[in-house]
Amino acid sequence: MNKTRCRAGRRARKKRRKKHEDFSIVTLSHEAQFVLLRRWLNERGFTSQSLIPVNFHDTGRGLMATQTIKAKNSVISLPEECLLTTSTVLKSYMADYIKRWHPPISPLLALCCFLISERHHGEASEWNPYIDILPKTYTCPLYFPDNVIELLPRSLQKKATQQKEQFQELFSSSQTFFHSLQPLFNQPTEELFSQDALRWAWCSVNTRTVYMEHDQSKYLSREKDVYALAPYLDLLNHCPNVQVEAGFNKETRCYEIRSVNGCKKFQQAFINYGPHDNHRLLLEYGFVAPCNPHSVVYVDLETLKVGLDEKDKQLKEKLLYLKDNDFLRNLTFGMDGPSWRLMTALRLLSLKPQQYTRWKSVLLGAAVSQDREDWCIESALKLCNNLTEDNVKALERLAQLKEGANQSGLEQLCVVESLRREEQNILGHTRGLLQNLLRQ
Ligand SMILES: C[S@@+](CC[C@H](N)C(=O)[O-])C[C@H]1O[C@@H](n2cnc3c(N)ncnc32)[C@H](O)[C@@H]1O
Repeated sequence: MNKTRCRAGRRARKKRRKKHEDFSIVTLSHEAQFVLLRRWLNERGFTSQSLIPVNFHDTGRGLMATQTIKAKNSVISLPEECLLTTSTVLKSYMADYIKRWHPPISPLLALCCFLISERHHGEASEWNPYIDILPKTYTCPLYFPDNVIELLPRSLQKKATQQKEQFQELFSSSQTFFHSLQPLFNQPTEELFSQDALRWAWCSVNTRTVYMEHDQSKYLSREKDVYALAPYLDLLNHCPNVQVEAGFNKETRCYEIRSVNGCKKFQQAFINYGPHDNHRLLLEYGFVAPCNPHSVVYVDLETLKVGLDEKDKQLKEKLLYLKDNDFLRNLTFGMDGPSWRLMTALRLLSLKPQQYTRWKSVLLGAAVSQDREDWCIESALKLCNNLTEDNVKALERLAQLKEGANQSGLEQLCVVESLRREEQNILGHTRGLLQNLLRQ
């Protein structure tokens, strides 16, 4: 045997092995759940093998391209028969109960009830191969206990608490409808449609549905009906830097996703859930995207007050003026420093009593004197340092909690930890920029 060729072959094999190890991926297609899902999809006209399920070391379960997807080409095309929408629910055994109910339930609740019921039916359910691959639990704040909610940045804490309250309200107000479904089940509906079950179904719908408009059904409430659960397609993870075109094609009767930039063979095929910052990704989807270009650190009112001059007799009035002009919301730090809104709010807060007449022009973008501008940069630096300290404390507490946590607790803590680390990164950049400005 030719020795050079043999060595070259060994080198190539080693390189190939190394490449595989670097990816640290675990394919899942051979697992019983996925074999059954593929069979189920095949029966409904989806036969493509160009994406396979894989466990990726960084994003968890997702889909890998088995062949290069060229720019503008199809990533996936899922036939209508595979989609689970409110039309599916309104054609099911649950339809009569929904149609009879007044006031009509929302499209979201209809989908949740159907998912809970189908999960309860287990192998007897037509949708079992799909329901079987759905996560058993989620890392969305709806699942977080209070001590984990408290470790979120303040502005996100507020949104997460509101979301929990809205969910609680949905659960309470749905009790009588759940009870009306009793004839369909042997088990009491109180046990079946528990708070845990609704939370699982709600998160399944919220984290996995694709946007698809439907004709409004007269049997459902007026809330927009834009959800479609899309088995297999919903294994695609999000990447903020990827662009796709997605939608239901009325001619092919398929839900189609096209890649704008393409995807290389053996790489994870990503889609884009929208231009969301990390707060939104965590709130709605239970994860954080590293180096997310849309991410910012929010300055809430409590933090803003830290950077202000308490001796300023006009402080209350200034804050009220900012509030009335919608300038106390969306004040942020990004990778490129403080936002225009934050600096504008600070400029107004920097004004001296005799500069009262300039309030309006400053909010419209007028410049202030160099000494006021320096005051603003120093205040921004104070805010940045305060937020950094808050992050350090949260990260220390997270490390303590992680020690005694169980698996699902650990997953929640890790998501919050990655959010806090991403924020530290942004604040570090901002601090550098502000310090440079002060040195000039
Ligand atoms: C539509 S599903 C995608 C498939 C999902 N990973 C699975 O195993 O079923 C959306 C969920 O995937 C996860 N996810 C999506 N993109 C991610 C990413 N870039 N990094 C980590 N998790 C991600 C989040 O848990 C999100 O709620």
